[in-house]
Amino acid sequence: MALFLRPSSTSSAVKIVSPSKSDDPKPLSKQSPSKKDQPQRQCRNILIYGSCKFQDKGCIYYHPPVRSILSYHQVPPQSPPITEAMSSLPAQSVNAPVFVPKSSTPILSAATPSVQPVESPVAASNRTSPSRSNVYTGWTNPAEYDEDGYDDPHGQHPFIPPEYPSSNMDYFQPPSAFIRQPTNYHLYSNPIPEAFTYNHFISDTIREELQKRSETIHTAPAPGLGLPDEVQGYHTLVPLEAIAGDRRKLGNWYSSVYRAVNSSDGITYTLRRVEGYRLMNPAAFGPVEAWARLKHPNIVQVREAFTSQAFNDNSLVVVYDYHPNAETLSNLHLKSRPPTFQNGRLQQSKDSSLLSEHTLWSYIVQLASAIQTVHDAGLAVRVVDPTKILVTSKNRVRISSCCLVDILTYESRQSQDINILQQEDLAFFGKLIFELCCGQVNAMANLSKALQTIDKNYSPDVKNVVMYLVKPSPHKSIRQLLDMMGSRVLLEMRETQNAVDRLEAELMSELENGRFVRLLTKMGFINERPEFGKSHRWSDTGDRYIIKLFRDYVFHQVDENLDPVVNLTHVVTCLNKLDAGSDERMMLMARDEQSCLVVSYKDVKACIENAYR
Ligand SMILES: Nc1ncnc2c1ncn2[C@@H]1O[C@H](COP(=O)(O)OP(=O)(O)OP(=O)(O)O)[C@@H](O)[C@H]1O
Repeated sequence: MALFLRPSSTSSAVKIVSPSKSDDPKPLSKQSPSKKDQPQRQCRNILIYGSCKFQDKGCIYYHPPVRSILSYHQVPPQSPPITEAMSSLPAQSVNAPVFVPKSSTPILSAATPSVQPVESPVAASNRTSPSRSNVYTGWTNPAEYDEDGYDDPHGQHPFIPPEYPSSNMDYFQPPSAFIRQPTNYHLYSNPIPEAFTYNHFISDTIREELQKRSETIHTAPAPGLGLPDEVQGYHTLVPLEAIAGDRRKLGNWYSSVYRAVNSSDGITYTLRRVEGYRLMNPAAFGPVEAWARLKHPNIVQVREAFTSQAFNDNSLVVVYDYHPNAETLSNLHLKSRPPTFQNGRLQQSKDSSLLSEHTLWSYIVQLASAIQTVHDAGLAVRVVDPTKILVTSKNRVRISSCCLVDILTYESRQSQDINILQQEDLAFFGKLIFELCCGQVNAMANLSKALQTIDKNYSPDVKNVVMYLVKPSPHKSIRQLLDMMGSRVLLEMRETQNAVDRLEAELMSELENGRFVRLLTKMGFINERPEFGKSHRWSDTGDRYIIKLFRDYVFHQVDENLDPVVNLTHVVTCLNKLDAGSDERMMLMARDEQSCLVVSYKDVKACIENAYR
């Protein structure tokens, strides 16, 4: 084994070497001291820990002067190669098993050192090909490796493409243009290794959902849309709805929705533009401030509003928070679905597509809570409409487009009583619940049929709520409604808290991953640095050598058939112990199997910290 110098840490690693002939201990009967000699026998604590706590407290064994203690951490930096120094250390004196290579075939498994390798057909076939055989069967033949320690038959770094001659460059320079690749959501979860449980990583569904949102934020705008490059500090405009085709009007105006990035904070927002709007009175922007102050988890946050001629017309633009992949309630629940085959006949799907009562109550409670906050602030929502309510994640609804109608109807609003507008909100809320229960727009056009559907599919509580909302009465209030459905509110609260718990648990598992990535990053920075490739002193000495062997112990073990051990639990356990700096010891084996080191995770942690610094 190549030399290594001591790491500067105060490690308690013990090196165990393969006994050579000259090291062969004399028969115990001759060598073991007689009882009267026992005080001269070297203290094991010195050999294992480098010191003995009981040295001055009556320990009967011999304690050599500090400098002469043979332990790798106490060899001075310029000492001769440790292999020679350690070869004089009798293995039984440290109470550790002598390592004797069991076969001429090298095995990298430190976990199963005593198992005689059984050759698998795969391994046998691998062995016939010299270029394959050295992949997992050890690193005993230096001739098979280049000076950098890489298995590279072409004499190049494995990550340097053939067109880059290795002689011309020290590192591989990545191409300057970065191409964004679509994410494979199941890249590291499918197939799941047997011993691997979900709780090591964030759940697939949440990860996929979040990845999709992130992808959506980064999608580039299609070219040739004729959109302005910049609108009042917002750039990279992307339309959120089809530009061509049928367009519905918002009152007297056409509106369009864009996603855009704010130049000052780099965050993506939603711009709702009302085309052909001429601002007659700047006071029309009065409600913007009140709406921007109002914060509620079920309302899409209003940020600001301005007029702009960037679209080559007079446009009103209101800026909202952006919720990637949001869908409107209308799209999700009220869009007519194509007929499907049922009992051999093409039929319009009906009850199966009805909203479940559980989800319906969740929507009702969330929207009621939002409306209450708006009414308490002395405002009216004015857009309680399925095309303006977004579903931003599972069962999570938010009212969008708030404030817009207030600006557009500024002139007429001056003469309107806010109570009347709030009563209108409640009536529209009732209409929305009717539509959601029946799964169709304008369900109230046929009231008796709509009530029949509710009677048939939902509990009487739903009917009570919906009738309260649609019956004209000047004394209705959202507070009364919330009182009516108190138990449903409590249920929703329970569900919300459960969801928070679930997300916290997911966050915890990601927290673990963050620690692992930090550890692995440090090890990646240290192990096999190309600039030190020609110097064996880098990775074959001191701290770095232990880190290299630890890396093999964690990742490169092979089983008795010489197949790689791909056990994520082993990796996670080792990394956890490493991060915690556990005192537990493990046996690290040199790649040539001629020597082993017994070190604790604490030692390896110190080595990593030292080498990283
Ligand atoms: N704040 C937002 N965050 C993310 N997406 C949004 C936001 N506001 C609107 N959208 C998306 O923009 C699209 C268009 O919104 P819009 O309000 O125009 O809905 P619509 O169903 O097309 O209604 P209308 O027919 O009245 O225009 C919707 O699909 C919605 O998902």
